[in-house]
Amino acid sequence: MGDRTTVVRLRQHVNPLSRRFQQEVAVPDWSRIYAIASQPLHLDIGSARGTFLLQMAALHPEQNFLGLEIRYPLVVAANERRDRHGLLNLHYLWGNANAHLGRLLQGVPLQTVSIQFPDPWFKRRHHKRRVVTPDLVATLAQHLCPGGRVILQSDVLEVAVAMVQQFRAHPAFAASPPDWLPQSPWPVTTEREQYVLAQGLPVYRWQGVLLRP
Ligand SMILES: C[S@@+](CC[C@H](N)C(=O)[O-])C[C@H]1O[C@@H](n2cnc3c(N)ncnc32)[C@H](O)[C@@H]1O
Repeated sequence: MGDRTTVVRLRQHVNPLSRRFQQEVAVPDWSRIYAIASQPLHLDIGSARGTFLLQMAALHPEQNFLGLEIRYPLVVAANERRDRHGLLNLHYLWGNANAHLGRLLQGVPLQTVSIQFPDPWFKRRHHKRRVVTPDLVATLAQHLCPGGRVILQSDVLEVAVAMVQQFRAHPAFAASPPDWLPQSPWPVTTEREQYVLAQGLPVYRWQGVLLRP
């Protein structure tokens, strides 16, 4: 989707465990956010500049899209860009997936979740900063609709395997199909995915389905 993107300077990684990312967030009034708040929701965790959701929202007016992003300046710029495109089924929200998700998802018709190319936090002592944790998986199991899907993508095998293990360890999720997806389930690519594919590097993709809440 070609348009000018606001240049935003910011830190490459932030620590989601730091105290300033634990403060409470206000839950939006979704009926004021989306034109049709009852539409099925796709949540993208770590939406960054939001290009993936911008394109998805334009292609699927019958769904609502929510990007959750911990770096505030990216959220502001993404919503400005959304407004320039006049999309009424798309919103970007500042928040920490590891602190705010349960509260934000109360009563929301959550159908699909994507977690794509999350920060890898390679050092062992930093693994606890990775976004996919047992708590996050349990929160998604609690709030996804039956049959709801989670799509994981990473170019780092170790990170992809660790994410998949967390979802496999939860009895409510089943892998569908059992192995890595041969290709992306989406008609558009994320920004990180474009970079990885341009380098000729592999992408590890997995889909989980919620069997029961
Ligand atoms: C490597 S980027 C990938 C961005 C995008 N998904 C893509 O594929 O191009 C990971 C994003 O997740 C965000 N992030 C990291 N931890 C988060 C958390 N706990 N809650 C929400 N966003 C988070 C980062 O700020 C960053 O924008």
